[in-house]
Amino acid sequence: MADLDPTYIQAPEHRSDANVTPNQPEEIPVIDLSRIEDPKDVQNVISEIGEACKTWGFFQVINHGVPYVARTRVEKTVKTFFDLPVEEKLKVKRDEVNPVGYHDGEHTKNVKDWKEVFDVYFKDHMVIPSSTDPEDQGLRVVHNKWPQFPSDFREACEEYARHAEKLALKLVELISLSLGLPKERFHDDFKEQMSFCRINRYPPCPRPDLALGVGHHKDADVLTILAQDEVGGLQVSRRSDGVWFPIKPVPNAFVINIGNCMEVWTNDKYWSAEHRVVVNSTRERYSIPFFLLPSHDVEVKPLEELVSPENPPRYKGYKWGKFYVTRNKSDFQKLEVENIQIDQLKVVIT
Ligand SMILES: O=C(O)CCC(=O)C(=O)O
Ligand SMILES: [Fe+2]
Repeated sequence: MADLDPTYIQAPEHRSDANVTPNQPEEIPVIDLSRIEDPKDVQNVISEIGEACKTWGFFQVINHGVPYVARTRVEKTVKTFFDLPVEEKLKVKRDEVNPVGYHDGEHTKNVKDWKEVFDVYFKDHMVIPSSTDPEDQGLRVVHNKWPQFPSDFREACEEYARHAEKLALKLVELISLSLGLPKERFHDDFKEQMSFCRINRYPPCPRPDLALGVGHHKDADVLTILAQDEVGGLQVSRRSDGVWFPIKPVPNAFVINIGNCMEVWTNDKYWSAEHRVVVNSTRERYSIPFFLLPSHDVEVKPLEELVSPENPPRYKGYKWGKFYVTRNKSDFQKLEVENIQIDQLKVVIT
């Protein structure tokens, strides 16, 4: 049997064969977004989105308005980049000061992921907190790193990110309506959004039984728009019992998942599901998530409209930017403790 570097080995309860029930008929909803143009159907779509956010925290969308050519262009271009020799890729290596670019040693919950990534900020200059020290209120502007080759890498990524952001904000409006709130309810939260795109490449793995492409985690963002290729491997943990379900690749669909911010804003009505990526021994896999992040100064706490004496706030509020930079510290190194998670901000309700 092939050897595996021990830093990749998951604990037995987190390996790909744990807590999986084969041949489950239950499917994560696939929603046709073109139906919102039909005044007779739009309300049904909003209800279906609300239901999916509650029961799964995941759904897929088709006929979403993102041009097929923009998606296929970025998919092709990033593959050309990842096929370069590693010395070339390391020229645009990410570091702790400017956490964008290429990286091949990411950890999720202190176990190394079987993947390489390239991160691109949504805008070429992004305002983020300057340090993880809560006393330090400073901000800094960070910039993208772009490889010289392939020459259209930057243009393809920027074009794709613009489309993904548009879809993400549209979905936030629909989610807002599904909560009985005005569709503009969250508009102000994205004025200086810290959103970014990540390109994930999962190489074939000699021991898919021991390692994972991404270990189990919840996304910290508002919502994620994910383009996955046809290989498959993404799994979601069902809210009701934690059993893992595959998110089957649907051609030209996007997988949408709710992140921590939306879960906190809705006081747990909507669910930010644990998910993970299983790898395989023969095929590489690509995925491109767009993480919709609020502005650094947004206070994330349960919305006043959604709490009441019967449904008191379940979370202490947190300043988005500080939370985010603190949480991401452990992406670069194995820390002695698990990085901060929103559950640590839960209020104990008696
Ligand atoms: O590759 C995937 O399908 C999901 C990746 C993911 O969950 C992440 O990057 O946060
Ligand atoms: Fe994720």
